Amino acid sequence: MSHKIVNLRVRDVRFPTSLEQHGSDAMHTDPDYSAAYVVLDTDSGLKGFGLTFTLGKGTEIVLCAVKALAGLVIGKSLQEIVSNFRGFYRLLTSDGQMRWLGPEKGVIHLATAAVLNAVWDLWARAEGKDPKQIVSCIDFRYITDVLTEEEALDILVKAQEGKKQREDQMLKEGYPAYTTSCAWLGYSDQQLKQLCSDALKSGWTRFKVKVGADLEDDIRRCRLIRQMIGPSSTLMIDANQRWDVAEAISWVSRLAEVKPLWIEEPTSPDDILGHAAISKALAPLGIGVATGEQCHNRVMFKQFLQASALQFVQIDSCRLGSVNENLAVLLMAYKFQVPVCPHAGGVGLCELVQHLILFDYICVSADLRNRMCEYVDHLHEHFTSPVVIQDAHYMPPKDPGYSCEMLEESVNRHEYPEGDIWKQEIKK
Ligand SMILES: C[C@H](O)[C@@H](O)[C@@H](O)[C@H](O)C(=O)O
Ligand SMILES: [Mg+2]
Repeated sequence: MSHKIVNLRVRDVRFPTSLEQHGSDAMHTDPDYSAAYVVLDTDSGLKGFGLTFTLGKGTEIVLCAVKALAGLVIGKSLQEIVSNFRGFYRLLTSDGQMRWLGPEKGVIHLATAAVLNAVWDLWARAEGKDPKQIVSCIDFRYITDVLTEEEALDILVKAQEGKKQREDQMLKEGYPAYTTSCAWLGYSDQQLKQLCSDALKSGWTRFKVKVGADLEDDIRRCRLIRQMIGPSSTLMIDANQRWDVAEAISWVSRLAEVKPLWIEEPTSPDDILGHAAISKALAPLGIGVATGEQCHNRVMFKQFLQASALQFVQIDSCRLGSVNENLAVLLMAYKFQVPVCPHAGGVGLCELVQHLILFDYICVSADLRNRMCEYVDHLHEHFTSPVVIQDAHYMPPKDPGYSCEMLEESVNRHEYPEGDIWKQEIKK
């Protein structure tokens, strides 16, 4: 069956998470976790669901960008798309006029992610894939100096060995996760302690703390958490781009006593050489640099890897151009032997990225050392196939698709501005 795409709908769905400071960090003090939510209708009745993540205001701009791309999608059949997925990716990212809006970055790339996530969802519901098909989805333009199509295929073919055992292992044990839910910047010490003790009881051993607004506060909060989780648990810190390069080095050096595994987004996400300098300065303290949630495309990741500017690759399911571009980054990270620890949380990011990290383990890296996937405990109840966490591990999703579908009732209630939730908020 060809599954011709006959319609594309996009909706502005926002959750008022800022009311309780969920998701707050040193730069984004009042996020309302939101999504530009895409539904593809086909003539066979099969639907594809996709999204990209935003923080509230401006989601309407992403909607406009999705609508601008819609003409390139409507009328195509799924078969036509996946038989030349690389070509289709390029059609979306390299339109002779719209390319000017990026290229492959910013709002237009978020829109590309939302649309392509929906296409992958549709494809995943329809059938399985082999290494050749996987490679044929990747646009190697701009990265052949570090990874060619032949090398990529070679990596995937080699990783076929042991694939079945790894699949069984994942079905049994799940993929290791860490939690960011305990220590958003806007939470009080009291709340932080309570959440941390609850998390320990549920089996969490890896924790991320927001830092970067006030050094003395950071020292106090990080000591508090380290004391609660003990010396053998893992602690990560995240500054969300707050510092200049020298400031990052001195600030993080002051936090070295709590033994963080990584400092995440210490400075501007575009400053590759700055990250390299920070990596070099912090290496003797045993602290790595992690970044990626705002790394806008494969070209940036390539340079971060070439410059040894990061020690943990944080892919993002909605920032890069969907699975297509994430595959390129997973394979480059493998080539440079840098572990991938995806960014998740937001709304729907855990649902999506679990597929990518399971693919990384089963089909690419075959390695769990220094690897874990972020988890945040919000908004899963709005999805038709929410993530399943057991003993601090992601259990592999069993329903077909890319797990992007939201409950119709949730979308209706949270659609901005006419959903019930926002009508009430606006009246206040
Ligand atoms: C605004 C958001 O909640 C961010 O703070 C969040 O994505 C964060 O950087 C993370 O790593 O989870
Ligand atoms: Mg972060």
